[in-house]
Amino acid sequence: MRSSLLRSVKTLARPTTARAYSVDSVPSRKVTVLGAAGGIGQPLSLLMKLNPLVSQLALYDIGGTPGVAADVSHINSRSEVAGYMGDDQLGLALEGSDVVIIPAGVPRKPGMTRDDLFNINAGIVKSLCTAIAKYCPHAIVNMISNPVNSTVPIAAEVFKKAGIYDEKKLFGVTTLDVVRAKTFYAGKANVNVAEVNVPVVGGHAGVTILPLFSQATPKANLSQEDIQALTKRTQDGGTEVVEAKAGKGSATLSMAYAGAIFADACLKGLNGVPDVVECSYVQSTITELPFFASKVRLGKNGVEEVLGLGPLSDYEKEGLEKLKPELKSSIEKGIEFAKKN
Ligand SMILES: NC(=O)c1ccc[n+]([C@@H]2O[C@H](COP(=O)([O-])OP(=O)(O)OC[C@H]3O[C@@H](n4cnc5c(N)ncnc54)[C@H](O)[C@@H]3O)[C@@H](O)[C@H]2O)c1
Ligand SMILES: O=C(O)C[C@H](O)C(=O)O
Repeated sequence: MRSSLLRSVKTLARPTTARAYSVDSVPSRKVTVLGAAGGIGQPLSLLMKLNPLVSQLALYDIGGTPGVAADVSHINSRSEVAGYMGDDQLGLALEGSDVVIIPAGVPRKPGMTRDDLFNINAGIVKSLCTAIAKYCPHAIVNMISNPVNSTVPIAAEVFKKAGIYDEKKLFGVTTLDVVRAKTFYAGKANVNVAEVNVPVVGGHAGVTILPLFSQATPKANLSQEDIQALTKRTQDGGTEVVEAKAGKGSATLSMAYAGAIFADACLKGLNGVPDVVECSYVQSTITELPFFASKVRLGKNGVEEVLGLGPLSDYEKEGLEKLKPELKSSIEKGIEFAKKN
């Protein structure tokens, strides 16, 4: 899937006309990015403009989108781009959308947890999801805004209240955890990173991020010490970037890459491509928690199948039990917020 995105990028990077591929065989798909002028939003908008599965790209933010849209629109790829700014244009940005990607909200600064963003981002996510329920109730939603462990349950509650909740269409984007786990594993195991697969389950914050290195391929004989160090680095990947950026935000470029991969997988699923599997934080029954990240098969209606955890090592079983209380309380916090507000 990553290689197909890279293939798409390479194809579109050639100085060709927009007719270099057959648009007739690819369905029309509208993608909306909410928070498109931000640190993630801008590179993500660029990557979605390069995706030949997109026919209409709507870029929405509270400010700055006319410039981003004008800039991105000059790229000679398939989609038509439009910028929308401010509350009164949100409906237009969303109408007819097949996939809505939400990287809107504030990022962390050093010393903060993702949960410290709750007070500001919960309200932003709630109001954007209220608009989604009104203007594109059947769209697939890719939630990037943190804390994902709580913002996805908030979105679910907003959609329930509006009477349009479809658990198959709501996704917390945890692809960056998978991207990191693959990179770190390849480095340690000295294998070709392009061939690496590592499922990451649980949630998207600290210990709730549980990479399953026992299932990583290609297999490598790593020591338990190496596995523990890789697990910790994956769990702390976001903090590593926050500290390196020293007050200037969190991961934006790697997140845009990860967000583009996940949106591409959703579009492929919608278009009927078989066997599209990605890890994502979704409504789930594979543990006792109502939301959980695991491998998910994507299809024409969004989630086609939530896949199980597979065999876990003792270390992973321990990690799974450890993450449950924190994930449970983040889910409850989100649900409570949405019910009260
Ligand atoms: N899921 C993940 O793996 C992951 C990874 C990285 C960052 N994030 C999260 O993504 C979010 C965005 O990060 P960023 O670095 O792009 O931040 P940023 O501050 O650079 O950009 C956020 C954008 O959201 C916009 N915005 C604010 N309120 C809005 C509203 N009501 N409607 C539309 N747009 C609105 C802002 O104007 C800004 O352009 C943060 O919450 C961050 O923690 C998640
Ligand atoms: O770490 C953050 O705050 C941003 C994001 O969740 C990440 O994993 O990079």
